[in-house]
Amino acid sequence: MNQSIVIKNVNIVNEGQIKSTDVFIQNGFIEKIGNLSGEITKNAEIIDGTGKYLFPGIIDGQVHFREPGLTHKGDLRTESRAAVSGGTTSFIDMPNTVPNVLTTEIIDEKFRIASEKSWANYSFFLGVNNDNLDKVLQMDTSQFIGVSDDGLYFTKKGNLLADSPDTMGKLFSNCKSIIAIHSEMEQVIEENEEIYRAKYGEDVPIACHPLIRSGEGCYQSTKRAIAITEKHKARLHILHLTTEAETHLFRNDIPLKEKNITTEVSVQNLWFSDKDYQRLGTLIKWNPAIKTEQDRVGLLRALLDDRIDIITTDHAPHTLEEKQKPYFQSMSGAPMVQHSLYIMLELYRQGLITLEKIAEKMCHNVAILYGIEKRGFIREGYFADLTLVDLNSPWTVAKENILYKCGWSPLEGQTFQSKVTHTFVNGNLVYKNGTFSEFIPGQRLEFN
Ligand SMILES: O=C1C[C@@H](C(=O)O)NC(=O)N1
Repeated sequence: MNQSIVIKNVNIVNEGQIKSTDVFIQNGFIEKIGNLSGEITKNAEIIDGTGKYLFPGIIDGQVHFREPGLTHKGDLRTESRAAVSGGTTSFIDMPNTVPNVLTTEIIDEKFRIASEKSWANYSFFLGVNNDNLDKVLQMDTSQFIGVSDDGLYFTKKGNLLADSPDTMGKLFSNCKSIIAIHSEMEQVIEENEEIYRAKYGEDVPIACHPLIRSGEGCYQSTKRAIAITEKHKARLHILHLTTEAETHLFRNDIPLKEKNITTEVSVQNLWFSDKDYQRLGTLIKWNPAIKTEQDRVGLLRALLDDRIDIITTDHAPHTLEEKQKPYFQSMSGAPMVQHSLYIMLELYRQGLITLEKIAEKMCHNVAILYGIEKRGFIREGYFADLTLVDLNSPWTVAKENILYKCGWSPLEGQTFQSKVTHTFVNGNLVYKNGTFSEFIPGQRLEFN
């Protein structure tokens, strides 16, 4: 359904600058940027961007959209629809679906389902664990965005990738693609669980979560992963950092393109801290756990000084019933993909980050880090994945406007000052002021 569209007099937030200009979209791509008039705009739909801000579409580097196998929590259609309403136009999905994504057949099946159901552009991590490691090492992994162990907790003690130096050594010395790790030491967690179970039984107070899944467990794991990476000259990406201490293990004195060790923070770790456990209970139970206020501030600082490279969500929907159980039974993770840009824009309003930095960490750097072709920037010849934002349009998160299949958010009751008014995916205006277009599937992300 590609239209010709001109967004007039808009402030484009791109590559470290904010510039007022016009943007011409045609045949799925950004055709021209500049002051446009006459012939070029004659047959185009005009959108007045006066006073608004145009970002490259957000690329979320870490989501769990739950399909196949866990579709009572979310699916590729519902969660990608929620994503585009919040300005996210591309996503990378993790391998802990059912079945786990441990073979090329399953990853191909996910691509097939996404091509029929996803509103946004997509790619998938191949899962890696002890069971498929030898096979993965024989595959041409250049066809995948990367390999990851995130959420693959089904094997027993010591078998988690990030907890098994032998497995890691084997993988890191052979794998050519990016290896994205969930970095917590299972052994530390299990020891802490025993201590707290002995004290409280099954119903451990949620405030103990960051003491069980402790900062020390994260730090030790990340430190070890970095040492193994350096030994084998591999390509490591540490997923969702949660502690200030870990941020000091990363460098900011080399350009992102040249880094072989990168990392990210998920928005909830810039927003919530341990002071929120009392109010929100297990709703904000995540793995790794949300830590202290000092960690939250330290993560933001590391984001601003480029030790942290990108912002993701780790969007991980579960039903309310699955969440509201005693500590050991309650699921970890919460939905976030619809609200990630709003959180960052609120931090901008609090004077904690610039709009340019938001575009860098949520768009440009994700494209650079994963080598995503022609997305993540507002440039002529690039895909027209664009998000138009009104910075002065307050609204409140409530059940009626939550689009996740699970139907809840830990942000309910939160008022945000900014609103996404238009989202373009591949040049199609798919979302406008609360209304969606007819369904137009997103595209498979290509890599360079
Ligand atoms: O790594 C993960 C996995 C995720 C999930 O629910 O899939 N939930 C989490 O809290 N962390």
